[in-house]
Amino acid sequence: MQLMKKARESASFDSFELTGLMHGGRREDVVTQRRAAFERVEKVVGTRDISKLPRCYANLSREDQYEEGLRWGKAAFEDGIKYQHDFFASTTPRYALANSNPFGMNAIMVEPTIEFMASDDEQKAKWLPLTKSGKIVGAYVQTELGHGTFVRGIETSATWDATSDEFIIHSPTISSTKFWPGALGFSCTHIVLVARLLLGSVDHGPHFFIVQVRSLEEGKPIPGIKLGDIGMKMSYNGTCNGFASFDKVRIPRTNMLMGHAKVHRNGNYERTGRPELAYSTLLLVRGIIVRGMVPNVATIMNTDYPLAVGFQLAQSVTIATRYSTVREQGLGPNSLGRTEVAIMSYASQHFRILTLIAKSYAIVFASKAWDRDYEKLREEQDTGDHASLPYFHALTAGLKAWSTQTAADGAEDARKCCGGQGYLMISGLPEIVASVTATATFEGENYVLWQQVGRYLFKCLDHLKQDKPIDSRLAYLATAYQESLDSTIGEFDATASASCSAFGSDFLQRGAQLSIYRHRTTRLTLSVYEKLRSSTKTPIEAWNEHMMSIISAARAHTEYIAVIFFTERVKDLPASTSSALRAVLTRLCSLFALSNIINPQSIDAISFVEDGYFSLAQLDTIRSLVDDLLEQLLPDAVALTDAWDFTDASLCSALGMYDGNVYENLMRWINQLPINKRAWEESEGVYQPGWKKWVEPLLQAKL
Ligand SMILES: Cc1cc2nc3c(=O)[nH]c(=O)nc-3n(C[C@H](O)[C@H](O)[C@H](O)COP(=O)(O)OP(=O)(O)OC[C@H]3O[C@@H](n4cnc5c(N)ncnc54)[C@H](O)[C@@H]3O)c2cc1C
Repeated sequence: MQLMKKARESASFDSFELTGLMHGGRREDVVTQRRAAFERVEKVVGTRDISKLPRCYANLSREDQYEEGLRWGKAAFEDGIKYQHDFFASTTPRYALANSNPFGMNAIMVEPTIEFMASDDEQKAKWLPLTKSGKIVGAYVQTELGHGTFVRGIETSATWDATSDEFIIHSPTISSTKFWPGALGFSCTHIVLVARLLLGSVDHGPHFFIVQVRSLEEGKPIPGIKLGDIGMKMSYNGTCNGFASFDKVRIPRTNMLMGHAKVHRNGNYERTGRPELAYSTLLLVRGIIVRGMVPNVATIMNTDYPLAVGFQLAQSVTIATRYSTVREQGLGPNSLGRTEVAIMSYASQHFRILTLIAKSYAIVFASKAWDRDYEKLREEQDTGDHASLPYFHALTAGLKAWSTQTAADGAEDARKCCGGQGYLMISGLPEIVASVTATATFEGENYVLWQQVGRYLFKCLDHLKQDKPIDSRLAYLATAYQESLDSTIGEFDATASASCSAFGSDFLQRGAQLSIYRHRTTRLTLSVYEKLRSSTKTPIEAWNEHMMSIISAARAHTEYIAVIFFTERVKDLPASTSSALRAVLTRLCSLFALSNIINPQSIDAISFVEDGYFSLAQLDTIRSLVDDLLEQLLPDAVALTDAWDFTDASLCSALGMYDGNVYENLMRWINQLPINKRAWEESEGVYQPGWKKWVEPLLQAKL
């Protein structure tokens, strides 16, 4: 505890100032309101007293875990309604995404879908008050056993019956069984169903329908619908991800969400609005994953919320930072050979933890820029201008893939930073790692999303070739394209080489950092574009052949955007920001930009160097600047994680509590484990079922 106290005292800035910047924007009361909401909910669910072993670590069966999820979910949902806040609308009180909570689907998926896909105020007025007040519990039901990524392949059908003016919902095959949706197993009463619309002999493909699946009184499935749980998962066991099959179930025609396509009483099909708008839900939900909060104008304008996967990475690195500050191991540097040192003193630990802290902040700041751009998009769309949609779609796809992969890899490394203790469930880390990993899969599998980013970049290049304008935010690509044009043949030369012009402390400048990332993305994008263009294969074959290069280019573009967003944020901090906090964030931003280049764990770091852009001397300079930044940031490590303002209950970790009293906290929980209590209290330290049935017979057998 003394070590933790010392580490806090060494900070060069006030961590609460940073808390305000992240959670409250210019309104400190948001921080206070959040704290009060966490306190209330933690008291209701009984985790506020952290001396007690949290129930989730006490031998929970599948059924117990689900009930635990219901208990948490209800407390959080009710608190939001009673105290008029949305702190738990898209993340749980433990900072997992809200789809891990059985009551979380309403806000995170169902309401945005109705908002964007319902035809008119009548449909919205019917369903939204019911979901918002918890009168119905929703699920978003798209994925089937046979089809996830390829939504157009789904088989569940909605056939219009002219006589009764109803749709008949049917699952024709086993592979058409709906499979995975959160809350579907035993919690939801109504679902937003994605099914093929069949009108006579015409198949109009996937459309959205609202279907009641259980009675509101007794909870029994509606006749013709089979519902169940899909079993234990790596995480998400507090909710009932489920399956559903339909045997000719009838719903009124008006339960189709008709915002973008209508089926009239006479069976006529009419497309209304722009089909691209159907993407809005998808964009929104992907954005929530990145930013962790359901956006509405008020929250975007007044508060700055960090994001879901950024939160989860930050939680894991908070635990790892606190543990590394107090865990002493070995006679390392500065020990003078007498006393053991905190593991944070080891350069590898120091590097891993500080670079993870930098990444968690990079995700937060990227989310804030996403908010700004999303708001702009909505304003434009309100005036009928949809020109930015392709840019925004690519931005969201890229940020979703980048942030979820960064958070999942980072959380796992933070877990490893805690050695064996990090492998304990009661460290809190395995649950965070397992739950953040899921985000790479849903709402667009990451490798599929990278391709969507690539496709957008190549479309921009097609436009440039045809002298058509592209989105102004992609001006860098236009410039690179122009610069790479070979004047003799009028074509671009993707092989043209360039070298980095920065030296020494230049690398700490925003301009130099941006030009490194810009060079990498343009080189990769232009070169794979050229390969696709000149291929003699069919477009689909060529795409598959060069897929890994396409993904490299897309990731490089997104990392460039992330550096732009982080550096922009630091440059444009509110005028009231103290110079101490400015200095820390500037260092953190440089650490993020530079360490990605030389981090042995960076994905695709080879693409920074493979064209000889850097000399060895420049790479050495970058390494030594990173070392300097690490040294300068070390005293601030604990304060940078304190600034997230996580409660001990939300971390749910015996290793990561605020007080740093790790060994006592750990043993206090271990002493309460049911297996230990049973042995100690019932049979003097013998766990009888194990001993009698297995150990004793083994000892007595003559093998
Ligand atoms: C925790 C969790 C919660 C979920 N909640 C919901 C929910 O509420 N509602 C719902 O409807 N669904 C939900 N899902 C399902 C989720 O949306 C799907 O798992 C996701 O869309 C991926 O589809 P899939 O599982 O069929 O994987 P697949 O599409 O089979 O992908 C498997 C592999 O194939 C690769 N692949 C597939 N297509 C391509 C391609 N074109 N190019 C290159 N590679 C490709 C992928 O990269 C991946 O590596 C949830 C899933 C999880 C894990």
